[in-house]
Amino acid sequence: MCPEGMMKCDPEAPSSQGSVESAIRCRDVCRSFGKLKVLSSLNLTVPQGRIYGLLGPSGCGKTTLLKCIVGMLKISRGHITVLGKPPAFPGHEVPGKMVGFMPQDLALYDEFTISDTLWFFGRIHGLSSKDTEARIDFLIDFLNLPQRTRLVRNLSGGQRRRVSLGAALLQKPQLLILDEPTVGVDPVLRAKIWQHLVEIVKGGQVSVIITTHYIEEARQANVVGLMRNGRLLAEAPPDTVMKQHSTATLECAFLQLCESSDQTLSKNGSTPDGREKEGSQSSESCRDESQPILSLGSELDTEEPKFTVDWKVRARHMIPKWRNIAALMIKTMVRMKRMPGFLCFQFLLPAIQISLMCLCIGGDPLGIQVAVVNNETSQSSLSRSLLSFLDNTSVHQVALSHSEAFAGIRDGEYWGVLGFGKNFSSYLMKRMVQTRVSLEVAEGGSVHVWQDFTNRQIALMLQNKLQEAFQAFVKNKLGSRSYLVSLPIKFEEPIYGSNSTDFTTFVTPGAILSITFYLAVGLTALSFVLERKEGLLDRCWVAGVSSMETMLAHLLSQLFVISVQIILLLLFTLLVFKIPNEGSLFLVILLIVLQGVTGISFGLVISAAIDDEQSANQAALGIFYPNLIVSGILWPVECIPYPLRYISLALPQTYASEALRCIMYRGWGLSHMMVWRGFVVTLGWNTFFLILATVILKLRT
Ligand SMILES: Nc1ncnc2c1ncn2[C@@H]1O[C@H](COP(=O)(O)OP(=O)(O)OP(=O)(O)O)[C@@H](O)[C@H]1O
Repeated sequence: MCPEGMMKCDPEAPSSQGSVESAIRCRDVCRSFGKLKVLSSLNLTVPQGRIYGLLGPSGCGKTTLLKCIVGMLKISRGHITVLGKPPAFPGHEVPGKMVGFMPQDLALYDEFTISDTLWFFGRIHGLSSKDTEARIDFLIDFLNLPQRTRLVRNLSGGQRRRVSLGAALLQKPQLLILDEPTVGVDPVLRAKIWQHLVEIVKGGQVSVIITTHYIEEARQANVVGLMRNGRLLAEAPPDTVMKQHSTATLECAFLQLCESSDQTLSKNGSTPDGREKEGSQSSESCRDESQPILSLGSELDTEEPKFTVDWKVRARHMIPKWRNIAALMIKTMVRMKRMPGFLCFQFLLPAIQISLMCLCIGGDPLGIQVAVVNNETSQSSLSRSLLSFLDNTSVHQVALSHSEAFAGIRDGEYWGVLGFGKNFSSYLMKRMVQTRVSLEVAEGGSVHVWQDFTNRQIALMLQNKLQEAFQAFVKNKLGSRSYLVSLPIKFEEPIYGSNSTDFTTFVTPGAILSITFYLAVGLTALSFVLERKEGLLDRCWVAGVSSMETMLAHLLSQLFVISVQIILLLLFTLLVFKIPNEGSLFLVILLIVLQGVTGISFGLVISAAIDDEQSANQAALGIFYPNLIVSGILWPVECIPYPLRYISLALPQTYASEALRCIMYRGWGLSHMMVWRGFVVTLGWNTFFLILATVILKLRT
């Protein structure tokens, strides 16, 4: 029978497993982290409608056991049933609505108000607006919470703890799991929390398991389990434990139990701290020690119950729930709303980055100092005329003597020296009108240039400016006959692009993709790593949100951010900096969005594999520069030597940048291999990253 006002009972729950009287049954449970065995053949029974105080010193494995009970961690041996079925069993609402979980770290969103927090969990549990409002009113009164509009970050430690408890109680769960709710709490509040718990279980419909290492406070529990080194030393009502050991306090009884346990362990040859390394104990001895010295009943039915599941239920269980995705997306939007400055920064950052790139990279250097040694004195000389065609904004001419000019270039004051012989004008005229001239005339009629080539860009710019000046000079002097002194190579109008195409034009498509990709990587990795560190991901998971739903919700919210970023990015690129786009704007946007999604997927891989934000940042930064350099974004991929070129071509942005250049500058569509290849590679990486993130998450459970 379902208790009134509680969750609906699952009609598919097996009736023969004897779980009616026990809310939780753990039998022969083992769990290790690497070689450290944290839970050793542990047996525990939480009776229905009772408070179970799980006691034990720090590090004895209480949190690990609770995580196993809610299905957050898999057990390596034994079996657990929670409210009739194993945790995370398809179709079972543990994790989910049946269980209220208050983790040890408070796991609350700082930017939320009390009301936002409770609404968030209400949405996840599928409560109607009316029910949620009613529960919020009740909990604010019941837990003596401050005004519902107060931000969590402005609450005191005790108030936060009560909000966290409220979030666990919100949906009237059948099972309440509280991990050290009283740690760091003043005695008055501690007494209040216990008083609340006693009230909650009064009807016999709600069961509570609460961990604490303040042993004495658990005298208010109906049953206590005394845990040490991953084992349960005793499980009985507090009075029975004390009576059995003839002690006045639970603490003394616990000490006696520890001593007896140590004696048993030393007989069996275990390590002094009582923990065993994985595989160091035979299953026989493991089973012996698993029997608590004092237990609720003599019959510990260790036989594993069998559960079957209909494929339809399994399929329904696998399909992401829109309700959870919507709740998570609303959560992200509320958080964004509470951080408008950060949101604007997020939106504008790509546009700022691309603007800086267009302003600072690829343009002509300005005001380059060049020394001019002119041995012609006449004002009407051709040397002066030629110099007048030199672009004054880029090249600043300084007239000097031969010795001063060379001393200056050696001292780094000038980037070049232009030398004109004293007969430059007459020799140049001869060169231009006569077909056969002597070497002396050719030399004397040339501008001699000495350059500082330590800065290639400036040196090439100077050469380019001199050639442009000479062409303008010749055109001015010879008019239609200027072709006589031109090179016998004629550059016609380019098929694609224009003669004035600069380096900025080459870099921009790759830079757009790289900026979008890395911002998505950074934001995703940081948000997930921080949420996991603060216990928020775990808390949502216990509330019934699957990893897949978390990922999808993040993807959809991030897509909104990426869309705004891309609109601003393209507005600046195309309209302000006039980077040409000859192709389909739709394809341009699609490719950038897909690269953003690939960035999100890569961010998920980082956050799945790495636990702290510093290492996640280092991983993202460590990959940023090599990828930027090797992807052919800054310099043509054709310059990369083999076999590094193969690596370059396999990276997510190499073919994608090429595809974007082809769309924007050649106007190509998906029928061209160089375009569709960019899309295929992007989608391939996307899929690979998503699979990798899922596998890592699964392996780490
Ligand atoms: N993810 C993990 N990886 C490796 N070791 C872990 C991990 N989680 C817990 N442990 C180890 O397992 C042991 C039990 O930890 P657990 O958090 O369950 O203890 P606890 O009894 O809840 O302690 P406390 O009362 O201080 O919270 C500790 O030695 C801890 O270092």
